[in-house]
Amino acid sequence: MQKSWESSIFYSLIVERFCFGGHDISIRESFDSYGALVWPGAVALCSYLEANHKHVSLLDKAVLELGAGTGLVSIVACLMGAWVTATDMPGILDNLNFNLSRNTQGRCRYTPQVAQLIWGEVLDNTFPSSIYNYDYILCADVVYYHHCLDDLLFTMKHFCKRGTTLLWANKIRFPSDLNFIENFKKAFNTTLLVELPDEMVQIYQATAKE
Ligand SMILES: C[S@@+](CC[C@H](N)C(=O)[O-])C[C@H]1O[C@@H](n2cnc3c(N)ncnc32)[C@H](O)[C@@H]1O
Repeated sequence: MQKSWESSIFYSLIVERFCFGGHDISIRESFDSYGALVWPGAVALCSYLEANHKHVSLLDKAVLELGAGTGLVSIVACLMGAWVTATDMPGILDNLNFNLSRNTQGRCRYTPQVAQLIWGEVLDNTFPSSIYNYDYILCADVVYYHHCLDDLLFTMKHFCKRGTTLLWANKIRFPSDLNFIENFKKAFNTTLLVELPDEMVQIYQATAKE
């Protein structure tokens, strides 16, 4: 019997294409969460890494990405020769894993890892500093309208120890973003690396205060 009408819930999937460092990258996106879309900070950070690959060499470096979303930044870091761990909240990890696998398999020195990391949550148990040390922490558009900014800064401080460089790219959208920047500057030694006034995107480098 033919059904006249059947309700269905579906998320439309889109594929976005990028090229960084001569590598074609395809990213599966969807509209069901913030983490399923590529944000401007990610594109800006990838462009920065591509343009500055001699100055910021990720070859054989241990890299952690916070709030990796679709994984574009982690993929570019991986294609640049880094050993990457891409992290996010549980609901984001399947698509993140999918994008990382499809873009890095057979193209990278190291297989990227995907891990759950909720900012501020039990980091001393899940990522103890005595074991987990990273050369670079990468963050793109992790500051927007949400209530986890204190947890985010706590997490950045947990990982950005002596010898670690944190690169944070963000589109400035809300007054709370400016508060976060002030707290970020108090917490770390910071340098504004890039400012794109038209896009309202900034990229900061941060290192631990002695
Ligand atoms: C605006 S999206 C940016 C995604 C990606 N970095 C980009 O620029 O395309 C913010 C990301 O932060 C993640 N996020 C938000 N709150 C979080 C939290 N409390 N702990 C861990 N990740 C979180 C979201 O799941 C999402 O993937």
